[in-house]
Amino acid sequence: MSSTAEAAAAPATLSVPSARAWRGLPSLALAIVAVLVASSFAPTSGYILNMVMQAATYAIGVAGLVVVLGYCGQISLAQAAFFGLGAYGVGIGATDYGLPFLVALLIGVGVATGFGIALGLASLRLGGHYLAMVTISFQQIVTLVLTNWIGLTHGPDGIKSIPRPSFPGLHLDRGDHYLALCLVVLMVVTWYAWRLKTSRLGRAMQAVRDNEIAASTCGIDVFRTKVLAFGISALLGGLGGGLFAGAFAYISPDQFAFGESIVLLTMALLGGVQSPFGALLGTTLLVLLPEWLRFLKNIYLAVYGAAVILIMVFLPDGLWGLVTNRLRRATPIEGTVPPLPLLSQRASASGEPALEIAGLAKHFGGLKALDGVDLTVRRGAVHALIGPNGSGKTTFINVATGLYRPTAGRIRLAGQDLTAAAPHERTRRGLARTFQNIRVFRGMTVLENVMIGAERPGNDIAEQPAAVVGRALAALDFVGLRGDANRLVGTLSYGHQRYVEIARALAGNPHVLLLDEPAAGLNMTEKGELGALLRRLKGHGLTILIVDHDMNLVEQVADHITVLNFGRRIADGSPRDVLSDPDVIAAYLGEPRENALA
Ligand SMILES: Nc1ncnc2c1ncn2[C@@H]1O[C@H](COP(=O)(O)OP(=O)(O)OP(=O)(O)O)[C@@H](O)[C@H]1O
Repeated sequence: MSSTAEAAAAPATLSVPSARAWRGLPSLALAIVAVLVASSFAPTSGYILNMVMQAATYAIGVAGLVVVLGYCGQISLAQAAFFGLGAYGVGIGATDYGLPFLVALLIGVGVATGFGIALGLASLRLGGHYLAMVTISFQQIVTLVLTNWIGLTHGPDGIKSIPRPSFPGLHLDRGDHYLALCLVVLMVVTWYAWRLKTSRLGRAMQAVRDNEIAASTCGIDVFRTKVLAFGISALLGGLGGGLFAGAFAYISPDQFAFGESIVLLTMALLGGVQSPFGALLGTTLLVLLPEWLRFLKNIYLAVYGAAVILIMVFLPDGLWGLVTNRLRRATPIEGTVPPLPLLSQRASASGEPALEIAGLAKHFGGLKALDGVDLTVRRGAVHALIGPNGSGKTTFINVATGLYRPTAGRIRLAGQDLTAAAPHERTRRGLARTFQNIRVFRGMTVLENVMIGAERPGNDIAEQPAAVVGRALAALDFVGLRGDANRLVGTLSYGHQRYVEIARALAGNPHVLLLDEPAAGLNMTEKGELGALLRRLKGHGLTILIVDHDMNLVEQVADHITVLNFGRRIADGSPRDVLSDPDVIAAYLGEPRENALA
């Protein structure tokens, strides 16, 4: 493992997520010019034009699914409803009320976004299949309203003669010009969704998708992130639907029914729901495939269905995933980012209280997992919390970090009362943790995992994208994993995934670091390396509370030890005093520790 000083000296040479806001803009501009030129050759009306127009508008809606499902992991079976809300916004606004197309589009998109945010709010209490049920219900309600509120929506007859926008100098009433508009919007949306993935918000979404609990303890407001994902997804759905209404001049409720939501979802999954390019590919294929297969006459639908099923079964990342997984291995390492020094706010071992816990209790029904525990971690100290299995150590960390609500007691960090604070708020104030059972973000690279730690709200560099990369690299360097920065974290060994968790916590420059059984599951060599790592951390003056059963490790690093038994504190003091305490020997050690008595 290399030192922090080395990290600062040697620039990293890695393929890193770029922080530049304008990244990809030149390519976007070129693509827009190419599309404008190509669309001048497109037919002004007819079957082919309609098909391309359908693919373009659908793909905008499918990009929304990439955000909510691909990035944030929230199932939505109501994308056609948002698409319909956008379409009816344009249809009703521009036809019945004579509003300019753009105003009607804004209203449709606004209504769709509003309902998307409302659905996101439902995700506060619901997840998994319950959330899926809510989205299906919403979809059915929208279909019912579109069909039965005849006074507003024209009912099953639908809305006819929807005008297209008119701008001076542009003939958007012509099919080829309107197609160019749709394609330009599609490209901007695709670029946005692609950039979103490597932005701070996009990383937060992916962290929520991969592990909500770990995300919250990295300072991510999980609920807000989900609501944003639903809002963005609905916005894109509404935008696609609004342009669809202008494209075909006629809309009816059956075009936005539940079956269409399944079609949109299939498009996203088939192409690759984790990439807007995949969504584009999937949409294009599913619009074109039925046409290509028409020569099969009666059996074409069966062949189409079988093709979709086969692709989904054998390519879980979709067609785009197949391409990018190959590219990931082939991409040469590029880009240079100077790593930042780690732990910029070196703690002085001043001994003042950093984390103060008073009278902490946690009861699970009749079980008192914690029963009035007092514990003070002092600044700059390594404090060990030990005790037999089931004595309440992990519960203590879960209550301290906000994952469990305490039954009684108070928690203060650097003098501030955090007893009622949410987990992400505690992280914001500088409390970091690792988990007994590793919780890394499996869909992301090692570097991205650690960047999420560096982006902890409240961290000094959280708002500076380049510095976030630098800090993450420094943290990886500290744990000896910089060379693995671009690997998917799930491909690392168990021990190295633990180091990624530690690096993620370190990158946030925490005031207090809670380590829950960091040696669990490590082999002897890895335990030796962990001991060296903890000693180096101690050398930096970082304030640490460590829970572990490995007494050799504890003795190497602890300045102070607290012992729990049946949820109660039975000893607290210097290692020498605690490890020779008869109660501790009886309850936990079994025999006196030689080193402690030496
Ligand atoms: N969510 C929960 N619901 C009910 N009981 C729980 C819950 N979490 C922990 N417990 C119980 O609380 C007690 C303390 O568990 P805890 O995991 O905190 O112990 P521990 O000291 O960390 O044990 P170990 O060293 O084995 O990890 C145990 O009896 C456990 O079964």
